[in-house]
Amino acid sequence: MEARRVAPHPEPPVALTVPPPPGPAAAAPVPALALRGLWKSFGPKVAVGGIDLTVPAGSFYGLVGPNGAGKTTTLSMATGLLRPDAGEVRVHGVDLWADPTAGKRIIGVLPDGLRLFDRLTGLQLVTYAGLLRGMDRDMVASRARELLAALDLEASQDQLVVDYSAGMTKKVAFAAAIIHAPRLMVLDEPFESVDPVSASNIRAILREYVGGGGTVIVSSHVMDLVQRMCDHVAVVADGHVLAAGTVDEVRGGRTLEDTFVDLVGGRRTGMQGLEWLRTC
Ligand SMILES: Nc1ncnc2c1ncn2[C@@H]1O[C@H](COP(=O)(O)OP(=O)(O)OP(=O)(O)O)[C@@H](O)[C@H]1O
Repeated sequence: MEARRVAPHPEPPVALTVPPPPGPAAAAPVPALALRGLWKSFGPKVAVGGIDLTVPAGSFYGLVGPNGAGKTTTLSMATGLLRPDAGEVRVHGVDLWADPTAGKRIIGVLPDGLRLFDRLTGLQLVTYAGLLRGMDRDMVASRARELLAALDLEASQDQLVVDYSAGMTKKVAFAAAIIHAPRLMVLDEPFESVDPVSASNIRAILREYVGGGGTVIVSSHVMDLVQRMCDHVAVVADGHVLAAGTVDEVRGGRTLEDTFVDLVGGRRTGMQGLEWLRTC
């Protein structure tokens, strides 16, 4: 298990030292995603302080951490949405920030804080996403239809996305992210606002996608869901990886939630300091 506590660095390293690749005899499989020394500051705030993470190809990888841990910042840098101050992102071996076009071609991303072309209808948005990926028009039409049906959006496919509920918006964004059958799906809080039946349908799609050779990285605050759904997990806090490995390795025989609380801390007892809330 790759489990460790990392002392925060005051500033990013000047030059990233990447270990030399192993020789042909020791050639390891190329991971779906490899983050090395990833760093991002916003003014004086170090949001991500030198994250290293290896996501094996074919894994269902959970990323968990408390509010403000740096999950969204990490995933944004890992998917080409936010330029790192330092560090390297490799997607199936492609250096994402050296060749963003090649890297992004392999990725499907459901970002946090969705900014969609919401004056399009659901069908238009998913179609647009497919055409933008250079797909054949007939294939886009059939996949868009199938995805919207699978996500229970068929009846509202001609409605403007701006008029969708939060959960419907999440689902249509998911469809737009997956239509080109990427090798790596990166989903930031995909189940937030999504009803239980649709969430279960999305999980079933993702399980089959992983079964068919795809890789999923998903951030979530729902430990029970991550424990059941993912085979790997990384716990991040304060811009650092505290523990990473298979879910069984990280939780070590306990629930993931108990392990998470032990690693991250911060649990308070009841109304401690808020006794004024007692009404009788
Ligand atoms: N654009 C920004 N400008 C300034 N600070 C930022 C910006 N984006 C993120 N941060 C800060 O970086 C830190 C990490 O934020 P991030 O959104 O990555 O956390 P998170 O783990 O995704 O949190 P949550 O679980 O609450 O969504 C936070 O302290 C946040 O305030």
